[in-house]
Amino acid sequence: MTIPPATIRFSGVGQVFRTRTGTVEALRSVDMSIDRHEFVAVLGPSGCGKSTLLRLTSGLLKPTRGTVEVFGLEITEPRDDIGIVFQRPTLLPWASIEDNVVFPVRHKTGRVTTQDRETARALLEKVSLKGFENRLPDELSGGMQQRVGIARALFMDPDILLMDEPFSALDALTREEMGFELLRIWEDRPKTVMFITHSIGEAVLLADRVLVMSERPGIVVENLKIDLPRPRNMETSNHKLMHDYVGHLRSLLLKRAA
Ligand SMILES: Nc1ncnc2c1ncn2[C@@H]1O[C@H](COP(=O)(O)OP(=O)(O)OP(=O)(O)O)[C@@H](O)[C@H]1O
Repeated sequence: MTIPPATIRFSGVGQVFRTRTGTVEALRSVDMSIDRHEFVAVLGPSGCGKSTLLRLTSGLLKPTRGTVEVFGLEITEPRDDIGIVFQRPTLLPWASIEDNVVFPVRHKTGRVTTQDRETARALLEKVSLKGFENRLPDELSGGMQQRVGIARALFMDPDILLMDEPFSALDALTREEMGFELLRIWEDRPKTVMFITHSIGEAVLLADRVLVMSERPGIVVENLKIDLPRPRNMETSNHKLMHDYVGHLRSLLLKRAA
């Protein structure tokens, strides 16, 4: 039996940024892989290189050292089959919410079909924005705009979904609901997910595996498989293992911060 290649693979990846005053070593030597359709959450202190990890995977950034492979090929430029949700949604301010969601297809093919518009409306409904299709981004709250960004990232039904603290602008309840909605979408249309978060509970609740990064320069210091049953829901928060995982990760992060 041949083993299928990992969807995402980092081998000895280092990233050094040049700044006006010198250099910043964001990542030291990252070795990690994410399997096809696996949901991996990444935790780590602020500034440890989590967003850098995501930008390297997206092909928006080239590593200073080592290689980043996607589907077995070194990534050198952005790909259509990767959807990205950034910390801030960066919507087109003059375009309606629906036009923002269909933007990827307009950008790619220059035209938008009736089917595309239906897909966009269904996605907007999934992220609880039904009725806001014709509004402008400025008319929506920050959290609502972030949900538009999520719908836009899902629009092309990408194989890989990269999410950089996608729910940080949402209130606690919406955040939890969006997490479960994301899991439903992921279970319905499986995808390989790299999910960056500062919330230990969110990482454990959503992911198959949690990677913990050290303080800068970042390396992976923990690789924790989460054996909570799926589908996950509100009940999962009360699962005994949930407390064990959260406790373990919390003490790891606290110990490293001390
Ligand atoms: N383009 C850049 N030029 C210079 N330095 C950069 C650049 N991008 C990131 N850095 C630096 O690299 C380090 C890692 O940044 P990164 O955004 O990856 O961290 P992070 O873990 O995502 O942080 P946070 O959790 O606060 O969002 C930081 O010190 C940051 O200042």
